[in-house]
Amino acid sequence: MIKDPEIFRYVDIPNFPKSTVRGHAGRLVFGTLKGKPCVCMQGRFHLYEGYAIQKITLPMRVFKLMGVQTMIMTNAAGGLNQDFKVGDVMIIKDHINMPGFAGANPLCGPNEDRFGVRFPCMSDAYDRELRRQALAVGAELGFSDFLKEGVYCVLGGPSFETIAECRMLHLLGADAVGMSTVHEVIVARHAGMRCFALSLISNKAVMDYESAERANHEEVLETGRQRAVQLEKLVSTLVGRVEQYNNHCC
Ligand SMILES: O=P(O)(O)O[C@H]1O[C@H](CO)[C@@H](O)[C@H]1O
Ligand SMILES: Nc1nc2[nH]cnc2c(=O)[nH]1
Repeated sequence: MIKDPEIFRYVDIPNFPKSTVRGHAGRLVFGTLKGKPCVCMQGRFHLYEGYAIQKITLPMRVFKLMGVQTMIMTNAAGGLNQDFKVGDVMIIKDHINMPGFAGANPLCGPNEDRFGVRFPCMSDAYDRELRRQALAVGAELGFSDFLKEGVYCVLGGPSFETIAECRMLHLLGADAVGMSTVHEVIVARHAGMRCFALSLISNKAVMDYESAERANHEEVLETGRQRAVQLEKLVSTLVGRVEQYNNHCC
């Protein structure tokens, strides 16, 4: 997907966290995509790996200092919306930062004024124009049947949710639940980077006490493999259309 790649292993980058999750390769890949200079993370960091929340989001600030303007994120998530099917791709239009309700926000601590303001706005976290373009690209590629929009809720993990928790999150307005992305978005938006994010619905959240289904990481990885080609096509076509962007968060 990336042309002329130059690859750096996280373990070789001073102070960079290390990937510990199966399926997360732990490499930064620099190169071009559709002629645009890009850096890709092959593997991200999560609260459940035991990292401080500021460490999880350190790459966002590194990218900002490198001149990155637009962040495109993907994740795997459990589907809470009863209209979603396994394999659907949800464009994230908003998030619920559940750990944030208990004070776990990556911007806690002294504000880094060189990146952004003390109290950044989050009502525009997921760029409206990129979402519109992604829906248009999805329609052109014939992906409309499985392309959805919705609200992503982050939890700390690593245990998957109980049935009661899934029911509660659904009632609160979440369409999908996962363990990533939101902290990165908060730090990227604080620094004025434009954000776009996709959730691959890798499993259905279990909402029924009679159900025999069980969330598991193997299903998550397998759904990822099955949709990989289409996700690559969607993201690369979108990147080809992204315009230069120089917003600074208010
Ligand atoms: O959000 P990503 O890292 O895509 O992966 C999701 O899938 C893993 C659980 O199977 C968790 O890491 C969860 O956050
Ligand atoms: N929390 C959570 N994260 C996931 N990542 C992939 N599927 C799920 C899920 O069902 N719940």
